[in-house]
Amino acid sequence: MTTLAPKPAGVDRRLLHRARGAAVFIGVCAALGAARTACVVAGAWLTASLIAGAFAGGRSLDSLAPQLIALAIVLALRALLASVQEAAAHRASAGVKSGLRRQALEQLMRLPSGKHHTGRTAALLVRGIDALDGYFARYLPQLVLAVVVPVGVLAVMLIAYPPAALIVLLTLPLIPLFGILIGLYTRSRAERQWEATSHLAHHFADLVAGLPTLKAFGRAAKQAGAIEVTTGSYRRRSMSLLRVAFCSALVLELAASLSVAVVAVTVGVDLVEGGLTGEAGLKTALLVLILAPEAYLPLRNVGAHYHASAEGLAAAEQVFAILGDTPEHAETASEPDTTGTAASALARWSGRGSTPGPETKPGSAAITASRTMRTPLGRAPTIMFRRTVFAYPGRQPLPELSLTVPAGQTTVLTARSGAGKSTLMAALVGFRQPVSGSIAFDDAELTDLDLAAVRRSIAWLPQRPVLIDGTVAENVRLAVPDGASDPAVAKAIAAAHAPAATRTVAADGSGLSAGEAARVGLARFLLRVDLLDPPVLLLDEPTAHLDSDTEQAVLDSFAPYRDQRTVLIASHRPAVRAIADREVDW
Ligand SMILES: Nc1ncnc2c1ncn2[C@@H]1O[C@H](COP(=O)(O)OP(=O)(O)OP(=O)(O)O)[C@@H](O)[C@H]1O
Repeated sequence: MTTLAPKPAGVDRRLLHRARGAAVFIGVCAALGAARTACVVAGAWLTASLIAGAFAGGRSLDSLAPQLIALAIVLALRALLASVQEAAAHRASAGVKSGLRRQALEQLMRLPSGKHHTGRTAALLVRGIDALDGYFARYLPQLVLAVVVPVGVLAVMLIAYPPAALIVLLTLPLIPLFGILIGLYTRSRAERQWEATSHLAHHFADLVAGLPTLKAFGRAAKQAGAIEVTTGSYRRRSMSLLRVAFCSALVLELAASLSVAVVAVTVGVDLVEGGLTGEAGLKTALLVLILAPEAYLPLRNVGAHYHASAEGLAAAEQVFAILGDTPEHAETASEPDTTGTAASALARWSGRGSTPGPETKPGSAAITASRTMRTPLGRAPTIMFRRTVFAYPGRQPLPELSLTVPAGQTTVLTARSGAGKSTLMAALVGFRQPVSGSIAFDDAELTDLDLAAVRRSIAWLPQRPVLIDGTVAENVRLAVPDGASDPAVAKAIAAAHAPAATRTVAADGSGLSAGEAARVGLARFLLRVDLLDPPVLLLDEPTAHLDSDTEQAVLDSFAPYRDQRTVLIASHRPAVRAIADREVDW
């Protein structure tokens, strides 16, 4: 877990840099802040003249009517500006949050699977990024107001009554000073709070995933105790953070109130001693008394909103950690991802078995996306593993392997179970990296290639294709990020002998037999191959759950797709071995 804490105050440049539109938003806040300051001053001046005119000047209500109307307009304008600022803040916040989510998701798609905990990452991208609302919608606008309002108010006070301006000038820094001290104190607490949140999310995700197993072994009820401990720790940390937030508000409130009291005493003494006399004197005294709290208010609010933003900033640090993560040679990417959105990336990789291809096959009208990305792989490249060694944490490394998969041929891997066949395939799409040795497509090392483009050039049918809640057709359609036509989906389903397009499927595979689920994965794979024409096909146990008749039918359907492509299949099945140009064992 990253141990970065949010800064005690200020503008996070990386957030602004990542968030297009945030700079415009700060500009809008500054303009609105200036307008609000003008309203504050005008409101105070009108209120002071109304009261002084009525009490010291003895004016009638009729003669004060224009000022009363002006005050009502100023107050309405002030409320309007506040709501415009609120709306702008929420709009900017929504834009920033969706931008960060998209960038983080796109980055996660590039990283090897399993690098980040699912539960923690889900909490980070949903709840964590949502917490940035406190920063963008509350803290940042207040920060701008905290600069603009005191300057404007002080300038007016300096003209109206310099002694009060001097007192405010001297006491004003106390508020940020206390704020910073409290911020330093809460810094680690905010981080611990976020840690507790993500731990809780991780725990729940783990528990829900393992619930069927726990129930099968009669251990589900025992988990209540563990949940109680985790939620108890979360509750304690939340309460502790809230306590600090309340105490800090109290301290800031106290400092501001004492400062205003000093101003009030000074003005009062001057009124009594005759320094301020008549209607003009009362007006000045009232103006100063009304304005003084306004100078402190935005600074106090900054302190209060800092706590609301701290959790979001702690989460943002972790998002930056993900964005700063170096995916396997992703930094070598030289071309933009033409599929663009995280949604399409998700769709692409949730159907992992079917990596997009480089370009549209001529006549494939079903494809709607523009695929301008050239493939870095030649047509049907030769694949070479050169003295590669793979290792999983806490396990003995797999034996060193040198292997050539000839171009345009079908190679069947028949090595024993656990020898590393699936690992080899995952490595070709960058989900695993060798600890030593190298992988090459023709003359190009995988580490020198644009990984996103490599993935587009490979179609991969994994051993256990990922399913989503929905119909068979929806599951198959995931193969193509921007959608495929109904006839294209129907053709792939028929070729894979998959269940009817309208059958419903659950993400855990329930609703389908293991063989049916495997054929849905195969249909997805074939759709991708059919529409996107990738030169490399990887199939991991494609017929594992099929009876021999269905297996033969599927292999017959697959035969035309093997032509002119480099095909790598992991299987021990005789029918699959029968289609091999070459078998490899180790
Ligand atoms: N995520 C993982 N964490 C730890 N060890 C793993 C992980 N994935 C695979 N392994 C181990 O790596 C070795 C190779 O696994 P892999 O799945 O690549 O073998 P395989 O040849 O495809 O096996 P099978 O034919 O049974 O599918 C095995 O010993 C396996 O237990």
